[in-house]
Amino acid sequence: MFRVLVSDAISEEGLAPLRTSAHIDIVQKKVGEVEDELHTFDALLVRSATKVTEDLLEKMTNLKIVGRAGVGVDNIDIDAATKRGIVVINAPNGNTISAAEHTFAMMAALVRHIPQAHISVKSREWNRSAFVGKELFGKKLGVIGFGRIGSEVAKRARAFGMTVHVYDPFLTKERAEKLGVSIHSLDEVLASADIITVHTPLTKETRGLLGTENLAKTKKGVYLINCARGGIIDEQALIPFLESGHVAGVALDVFEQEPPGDHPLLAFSNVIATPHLGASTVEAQLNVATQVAEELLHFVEGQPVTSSINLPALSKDVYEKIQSFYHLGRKLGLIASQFMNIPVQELSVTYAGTVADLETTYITRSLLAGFLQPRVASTVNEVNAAMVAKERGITYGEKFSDETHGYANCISLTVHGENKTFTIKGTHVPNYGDRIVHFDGVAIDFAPEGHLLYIQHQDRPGMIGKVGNILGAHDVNIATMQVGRQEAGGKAMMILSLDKPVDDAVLKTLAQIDDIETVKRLEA
Ligand SMILES: NC(=O)C1=CN([C@@H]2O[C@H](COP(=O)(O)OP(=O)(O)OC[C@H]3O[C@@H](n4cnc5c(N)ncnc54)[C@H](O)[C@@H]3O)[C@@H](O)[C@H]2O)C=CC1
Ligand SMILES: O=C(O)CCC(=O)C(=O)O
Repeated sequence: MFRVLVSDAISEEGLAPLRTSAHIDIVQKKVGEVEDELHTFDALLVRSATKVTEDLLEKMTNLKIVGRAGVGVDNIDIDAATKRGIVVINAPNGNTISAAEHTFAMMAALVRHIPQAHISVKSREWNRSAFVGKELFGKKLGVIGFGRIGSEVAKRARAFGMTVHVYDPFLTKERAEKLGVSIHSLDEVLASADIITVHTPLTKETRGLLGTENLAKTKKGVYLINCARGGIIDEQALIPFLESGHVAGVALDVFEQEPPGDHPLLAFSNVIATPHLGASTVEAQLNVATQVAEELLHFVEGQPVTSSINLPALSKDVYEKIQSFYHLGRKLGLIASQFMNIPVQELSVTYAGTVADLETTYITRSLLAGFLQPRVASTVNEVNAAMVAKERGITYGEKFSDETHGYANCISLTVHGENKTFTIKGTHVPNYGDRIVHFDGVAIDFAPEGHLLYIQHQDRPGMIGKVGNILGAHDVNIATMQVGRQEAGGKAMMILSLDKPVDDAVLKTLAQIDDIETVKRLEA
């Protein structure tokens, strides 16, 4: 059973695809309510309330995937998840429209004092002169962060007759032109905008982006909106700008700490706020829950996930094409690691033939994971392979070549150790399987499956018989045996596939045969 902990309020209807599977058990409880069972869950689904910290991941020892029913993943320790090989997925566009509409509603409410006027009328007042506002028409809107939400806000602003100035270091001129906005430096946006709205993720770079220094560059009388993440506008830095009247008003949907409690900003009558409602619509909640549930189902079924934060995105089509090579890569890495059971510094992977035209990053990650797995106690997979390699000082690189050795495709792995280099090459034959076609300088042909025995010896008559006799005497059945040699009478090797692994005593006996130089057990 694949156990899923849903620890935040996620749309029931959106979770429906998960309930169709007989293999999935859904538990809807807060983390604190299932402390004793945390180690039993395979998946965790959250919104923004649950903080997926390193400490929590430490307790969830069986966790394979974290799903965020929303965009921002700043409540998830991505590095800690990646280190543990845990896939993190989100629902990147399910709440875009809702967040953009909320931003626009906040903008209109801010410049027309709607919340303050509402409270006044509810208090049985009728004070029309206290709430004279400003038009949006003809004003300059500064948008910082022009991704999905920023661009939807801009479309609405243009429909209201506003001019849109954008700062986003990753925005292309073509896209800006298409959406009728102009690209500017941050300083230009700060200096020109009547209203500034932020739509970046919260990162090391964007935390405090609007702090004392940048707030001082804004126009006197500017309005500010943060419907992205608390902390992009520095809350403490805002206070003197509100006190002096430099900032005319602020709309906040998000806070550095949520809930903000008795926050000094809330005492200002020109600060309006909502409790992180950007995505709180029926439509957005259904969209994000459905997206994340469908992705989770793909994961459970071994299909590719397309919205992973810590894995390269793969379409189903691409995944199907690379699947066979992905397995071959893992086997090449696994066998090479056992053969080169010494410290290594570098792995070099070369792709040739049809495989060279595919998305090789994924295959390389799989190969790397196969290589690292016998060397580390924890799980290594394509999520954390690069990180684990870095921690262990192992570098890796990809190359492409035309040298297919006569096969339609060929993956070659060269492992560089201190005084030794080892190369293994494999190919995938459709409807037949994976074959290792080159092993440590010798052309050979064997399937990388099960319990393998590698024997390196001098090419002499009678070697096969001697090995067969010893294995037979120890009740070890040989399933297949492949032999190869560099030249007649020179370096030769046997690769045997056995029905059960041989023990150390048998290895020792084999190693004592004259002309046998090396005997190694390899598991694939
Ligand atoms: N209030 C709410 O309920 C919701 C808040 N959000 C938040 O809205 C924000 C934006 O979401 P999306 O538009 O979906 O993300 P997105 O990833 O589509 O767009 C983010 C944009 O920010 C830009 N960016 C990154 N670093 C930047 C920097 N230093 N300066 C300027 N631009 C930078 C990126 O190039 C990108 O275009 C996120 O923080 C997300 O968590 C999203 C949904 C609901
Ligand atoms: O789950 C929510 O309501 C918050 C949505 C949000 O902030 C996001 O998707 O980044």
